[in-house]
Amino acid sequence: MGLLIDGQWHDQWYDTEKHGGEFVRESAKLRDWVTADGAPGPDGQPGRPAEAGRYHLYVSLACPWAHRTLIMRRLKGLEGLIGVSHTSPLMLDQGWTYHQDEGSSGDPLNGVDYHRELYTLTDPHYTGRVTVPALWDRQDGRIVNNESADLVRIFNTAFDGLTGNRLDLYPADLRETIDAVNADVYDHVNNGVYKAGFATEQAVYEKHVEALFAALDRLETRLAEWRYLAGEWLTEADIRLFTTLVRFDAVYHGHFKCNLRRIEDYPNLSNYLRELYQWPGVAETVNLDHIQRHYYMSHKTINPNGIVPAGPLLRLDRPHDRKRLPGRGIREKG
Ligand SMILES: N[C@@H](CCC(=O)N[C@@H](CS)C(=O)NCC(=O)O)C(=O)O
Repeated sequence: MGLLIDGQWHDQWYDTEKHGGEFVRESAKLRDWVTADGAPGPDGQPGRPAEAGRYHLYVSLACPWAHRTLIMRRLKGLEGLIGVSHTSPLMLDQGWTYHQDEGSSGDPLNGVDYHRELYTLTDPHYTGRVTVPALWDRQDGRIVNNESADLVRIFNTAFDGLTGNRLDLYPADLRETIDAVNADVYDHVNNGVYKAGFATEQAVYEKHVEALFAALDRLETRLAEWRYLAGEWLTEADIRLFTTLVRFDAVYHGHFKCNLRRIEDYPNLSNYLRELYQWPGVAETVNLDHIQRHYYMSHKTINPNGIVPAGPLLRLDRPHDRKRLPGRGIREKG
């Protein structure tokens, strides 16, 4: 894996030494927005208009951040409007690739072999990490946005006029709650597993594992009372937690050494995970083969021989008990 510096590829692992053994995630850099009419985004970001067939989503099926956008695309009925290409699960010295012999869909749109080419097509002098997901604008021939949190919000709204889909995963009156849960979940769970797994100092690893399990314990308590993270309505907060939970026992527990408990050991979290997995359309976005092969085969510093474990057997289609709590599904816009 590596990064681009002034448009040139450098094969480099994360530099934890410079941060005392800590993995520090770089912020996404391409943050333009898509809106119904091309007006600016919610914080004044430059906007582009929503049009059928204009945008294309580049993802890895292994990546929890990209997975958020795939679920939103499905729930919001965007499949006919926004195409998808997925990388090979392996992210090695050349970064993400579109090698079909390794399990990628290939890239019929731009015909690139390497994901980094989409970044240098966007900016020949691009400097930064080359990440998925990335939303591509076919008209301007560039990446519009490479931040999954933004793409979740864009998909929630921008294309409603074209699809007629009124589902609202970020309802105005729940935003304060959603933002607060998201902040905790991002820091300690979504990114927390990486901070533990990529730590190169014992004390740093221990600090992040403890913070991760303290957060999971808090979530377990919350989900004893509430069907979903923001209460009776399923929101983006649930999608954002789900993509980490569904990888947890299969990958983070072993590969990232997040092994104080499994999700399976938490009654509420495990039932909640199964409810979300069984939500119409969601299971089809989960590819545990890509997930396990990606982590165990790509991170040679952690697992040098690239052996992929045989288990665990997750059986996410087992019944769940969440119907005991009041739930109203996904809100419709008024
Ligand atoms: N902030 C980004 C993070 C995306 C991200 O880190 N994706 C990982 C895959 S799970 C990646 O592409 N990493 C490549 C790298 O860091 O070089 C988002 O949420 O969209």
